[in-house]
Amino acid sequence: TDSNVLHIGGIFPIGGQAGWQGGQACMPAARLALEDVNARKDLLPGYVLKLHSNDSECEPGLGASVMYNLLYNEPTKLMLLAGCSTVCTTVAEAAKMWNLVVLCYGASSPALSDRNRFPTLFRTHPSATVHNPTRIKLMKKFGWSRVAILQQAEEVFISTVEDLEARCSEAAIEIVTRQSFLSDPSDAVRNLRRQDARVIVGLFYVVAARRVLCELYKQNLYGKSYTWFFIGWYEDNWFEVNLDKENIDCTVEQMRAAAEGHLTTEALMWNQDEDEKTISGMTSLDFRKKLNDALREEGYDIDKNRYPEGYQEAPLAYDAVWSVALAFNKTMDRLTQIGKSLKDFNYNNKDVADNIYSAINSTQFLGVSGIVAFSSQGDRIALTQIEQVINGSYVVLGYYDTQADNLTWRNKEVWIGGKVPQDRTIIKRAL
Ligand SMILES: CC1(C)CO[C@@H](CC(=O)O)CN1
Repeated sequence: TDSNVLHIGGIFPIGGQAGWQGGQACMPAARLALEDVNARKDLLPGYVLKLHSNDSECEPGLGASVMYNLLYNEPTKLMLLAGCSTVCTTVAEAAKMWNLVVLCYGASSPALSDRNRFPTLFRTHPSATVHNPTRIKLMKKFGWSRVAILQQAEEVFISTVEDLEARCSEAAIEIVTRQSFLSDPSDAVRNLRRQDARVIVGLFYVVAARRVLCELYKQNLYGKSYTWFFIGWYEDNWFEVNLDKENIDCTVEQMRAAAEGHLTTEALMWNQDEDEKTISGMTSLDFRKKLNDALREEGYDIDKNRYPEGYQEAPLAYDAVWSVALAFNKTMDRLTQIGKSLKDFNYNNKDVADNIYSAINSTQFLGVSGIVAFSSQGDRIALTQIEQVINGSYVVLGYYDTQADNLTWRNKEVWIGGKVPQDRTIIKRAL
């Protein structure tokens, strides 16, 4: 019977070309979590959690129609899982009309950290602004108080830069110039040189990053006198591939020369300690093996590095389902005390909805993506990782815990000129 089934909706970006098709790995990860949660006798005793899902193609319009189909067809859904930033924006803005909590496992847009527009949104994927405290921490560590910004004109980078500017002024770090470009970075790079920018934070998608790197080579804005911060979630060999396909006018050697020494920041999505048992009983390494098996069954040739999109974010989807199960478990106990049940939810009874909201809001557990906890804006609290390209490969330099202001540093950085690059031209006075 349906009386012991708790239903949730899932909107995954699988097909299409727009944005991020991370549902390809995130839906299998969510299904693994459903199996694991339903196998636990101590979780939702007497109930089964069921996921009803469909493909949004990372298109907000299609995502909206998937949501309406989920909500206008029986059975009642108690919560919605969703992927891309664009789809989460649309779904989370509408979901409040159905008193539904929305859990986003693949949305990085800083605009989503807005409780007025998205009162019931939570995300296990950290906001792109999670990089900014780490960038500031490194600027202070190396004594850089004069920096520049080069960004692609995309919403996610525009709002990330706004947050970075605010944090720089709090930290008394001067932003000498902020250059943006749509697709051709050459003028923006020329302006960086004109302003004698030496420490530059670069914010762009990976295709634009290859264009920028080739332009830096051509304009000689790289090497021992420059420090570049790039985003850390591009594939490891991003600066050596697709050069012909994307008409990049530089050789692999030239791209490597320009890339040498740059720093990256990224949010950690896999629990670092591979031996640490998480709430499911698995370590993050166990999860990786289980996910790889599930993906092989779907036909991905993992052993030939043929990974589906969203592999990196799969732990976020797995932990999102655990967040739902733990929240429902907490809510059931509370509702029983007032003679109610989750099965009473009908999109209109706010008392049940408020119970679900406060249960998810107080989530705190160790998942395969690390400690899962949310800020008051529903943002994922996450660690960041710092890397540097040394002899053409990324080396982990350290980790930063923003909440604790704790930088774990491994002293592995290498500076091309043998010393920390300056943030400005130093005029040597003739003695
Ligand atoms: C780190 C990345 C690639 C950032 O974009 C997210 C997708 C989105 O924000 O739409 C997925 N994870």
